[in-house]
Amino acid sequence: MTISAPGNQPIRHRRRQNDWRLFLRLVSYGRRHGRLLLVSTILLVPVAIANAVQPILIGQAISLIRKEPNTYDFLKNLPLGQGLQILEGLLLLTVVVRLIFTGVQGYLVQKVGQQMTADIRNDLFAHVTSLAVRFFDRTPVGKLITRLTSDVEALGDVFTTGAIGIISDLFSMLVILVLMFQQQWQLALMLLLMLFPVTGLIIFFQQQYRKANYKAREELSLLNSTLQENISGINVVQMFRREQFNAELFRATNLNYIREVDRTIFHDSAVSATLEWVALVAVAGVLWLGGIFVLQEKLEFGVLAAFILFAQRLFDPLRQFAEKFTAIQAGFTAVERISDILDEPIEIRDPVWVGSREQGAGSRERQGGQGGQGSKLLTVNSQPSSRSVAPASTVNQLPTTQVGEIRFEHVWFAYKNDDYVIKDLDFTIRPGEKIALVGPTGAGKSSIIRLLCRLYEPSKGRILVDGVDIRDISQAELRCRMGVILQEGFIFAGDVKSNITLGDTYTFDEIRAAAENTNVAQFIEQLPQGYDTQLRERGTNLSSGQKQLLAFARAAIRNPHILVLDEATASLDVGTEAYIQDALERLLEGRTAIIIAHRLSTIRNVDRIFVLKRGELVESGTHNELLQLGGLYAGLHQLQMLGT
Ligand SMILES: Nc1ncnc2c1ncn2[C@@H]1O[C@H](COP(=O)(O)OP(=O)(O)OP(=O)(O)O)[C@@H](O)[C@H]1O
Repeated sequence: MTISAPGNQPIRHRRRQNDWRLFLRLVSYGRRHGRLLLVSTILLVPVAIANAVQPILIGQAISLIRKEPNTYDFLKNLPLGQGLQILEGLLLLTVVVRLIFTGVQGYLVQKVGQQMTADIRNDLFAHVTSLAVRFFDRTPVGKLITRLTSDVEALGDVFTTGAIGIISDLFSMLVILVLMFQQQWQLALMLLLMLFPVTGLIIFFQQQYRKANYKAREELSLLNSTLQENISGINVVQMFRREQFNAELFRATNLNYIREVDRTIFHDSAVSATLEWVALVAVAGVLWLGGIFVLQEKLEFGVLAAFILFAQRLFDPLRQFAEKFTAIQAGFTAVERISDILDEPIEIRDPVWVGSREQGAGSRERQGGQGGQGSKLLTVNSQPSSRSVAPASTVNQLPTTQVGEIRFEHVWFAYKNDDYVIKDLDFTIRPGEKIALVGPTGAGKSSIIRLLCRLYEPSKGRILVDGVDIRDISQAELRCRMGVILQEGFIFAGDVKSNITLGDTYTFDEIRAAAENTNVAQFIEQLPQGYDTQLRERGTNLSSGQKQLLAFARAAIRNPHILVLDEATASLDVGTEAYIQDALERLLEGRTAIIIAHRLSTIRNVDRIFVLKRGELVESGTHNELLQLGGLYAGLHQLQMLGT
C-alpha cells in the first residue's frame, strides 16, 4: 500500500482559469433558475434604497432640531415634534423594508444556491462515471470524493453568498454614492477616492488567499486519499501492524494541511483588519474635512452627521465583501478544481450517425481512431449537462445472426506511452468457440479482456465483434453482448435481487430462473430474507465464494453471446466449484467464451488455448497439441503437475 506523493498530480492542472471564466461556468447553472435569481436581484433595489436613505433621515432630524437652512421645506413649516415624528416614521419604514426584503431575498438566494449545487453534483457524478478507466488509474479515490463533496459544497456559496451578495453590495455603494454627491460633492469625492486604494489592497489579499486556499484544498484531498486508502485496506493495515507507521504518515499529511489552512486564515484576517481600519480612517477624514467646512459655515451640522453615517455605510458593503471573501474565494478554488474534472475529456465515446444512413448521405466521425471503412464518426458530446445517448437507430448495430465472433487485428496496447503490454495480437475466435488465455503473471491476459470490453482503446490495430469495429458501436450495445465474471464479484449496497439485476428490469421469475440455472438459488434461499436480504456495501456480509456465485447469476440473467471468465472460479472452494461447474457448462453452451485460468486443469476441455508471454501470443492449440509441442504451455503444465 502506498501513500500518493504530493508531487504526484494525477489530475492535470490546466492553466489557471481567470475568475471571470470560472464565474461564467457557474452562470450556465444559474440560468436554469433564472426566474428565482431575477426575483432575488430585484428585491435588492428596495433594500439598497432603504439603507442609503437612513443617513439622510438622521441628518434631517439633526438639521430640523438645529433649524438649519438645508432642512426640507415640508418639515420646516411643521412644529418640531410633528416633523420629528414624520422622520421617525420614515426611518421605521426603512427598517421594516430592510428587514422583510433582506429576509426573503436571503432565503431565495440560498435556495437557488442549493439547487445549483445539486445540479453540479449530478453532472459531476455523471461525468466521472463516464470517464475511461485510465482516468481512475491515475486519480486516487479520496481526491475524487473531496471534489464531489466538499468542493461542490463550497461552490454553492460562490453564487449565493458571493455573486448575488456582490451585486447587492455594488448596488448599495452606487446608491450611497449618488445620494452623497447630491448632498455635498467635496466630501463625497473624498470618500470615493478612498475606495480605490482599498479595493486594490483587497484584490491583493484576495489573490494571496486564493493561492493558499488552492494548496489547502489539495492537501485536504491528499488527507482524504490517505484516509480512504487506510479504511479500504484496513485488513492489511492491521495484519501487518502498520497502524503506527500509517498514523505517522497521516500526521505528516495532516500537518501540511493545517499549515496551508493557517496561511488562508492569515490572508482572510488581513482583509478584515484592513477594512476595519480603513472605515475608521474614512470617518476621521469626514470629521476633518467636514469640520473645516462647518467652521467655515459652508456645511450644516446635519449634513456632516449624515456623512459620518455615509462613511460607515459606504465601507459596510466592502466590509461585508470581506466577510464573504472567504466563501467566495473557497468557491472559486472549488470551481477551478471541479472544472479540472468536468474538462477531463471522455476518452471512450459512442459514435453517432449524422444524417440519413439509408440514403448513404450520413457521415460518422470518431475521435482519435482510424476511420472504420473510410467512414466519419461523430462522437457523443462529452459535456454532462448535454450528455445525450444516441437513439439506438442512429448507432451502428451488431448483426443478430451468427453471433459471438471476436477478431483482434494486429492489436497493440500500452497503459503508458510506448510501454506495450499487448504486442501485435492477431486472432479470430469463432462463434461458440471456447478459448482459454494462459500465461505467466503479467503476460497481458486481463488487458485483453479490458480491451475487448472497451475499458481501454487499443494503441494500434482494431477489435471486431461480429465483423464490426467495437469503436463503431455503442458501449451499451457492446456490453450487452458480453457477460464478464471477474475474480472478485463486486457487491453494491442493496438487496440480493438488485445485485443480480443491477438496475435493469427483470421479473422475479427471471431472477429466480437465472439463480437456479447457475445453481446459486439454494444459497440465496438460505439467506435470512432470501432474495430480499440486504447486502452491505462491497458485500462485507458475504464470503468471497458467495459473492462469486451472485456474479454468475448476474451474468446468466443477461443471456450474453460472449462470456468472459477472468479467474472466475479461483475464489471458490473445491466443493463449491464442483457444485457450479455443471451450471457453468450449461451457461457456456452455445456462447463464445474466453476463460482466463491459472489452474490449467480447469481449461483442459476448451477448443483452443492461447498462450501469452509478455503481451505476445506465443502458442495456440488444444491441450494435447500444446503438450506435444513441448513449449511454454507444456512447461507450465509440467510445473502444475509437480505441484499437485
Ligand atoms: N492499470 C494499469 N496501469 C499500468 N500498467 C498496468 C495496468 N494494469 C496492468 N498493467 C501492466 O500490464 C501488464 C499486463 O497486466 P495484466 O493484468 O493484463 O496481466 P495478466 O496476464 O492478467 O496478469 P495476472 O495473471 O497476474 O492477472 C503487467 O505488466 C502490468 O503491470
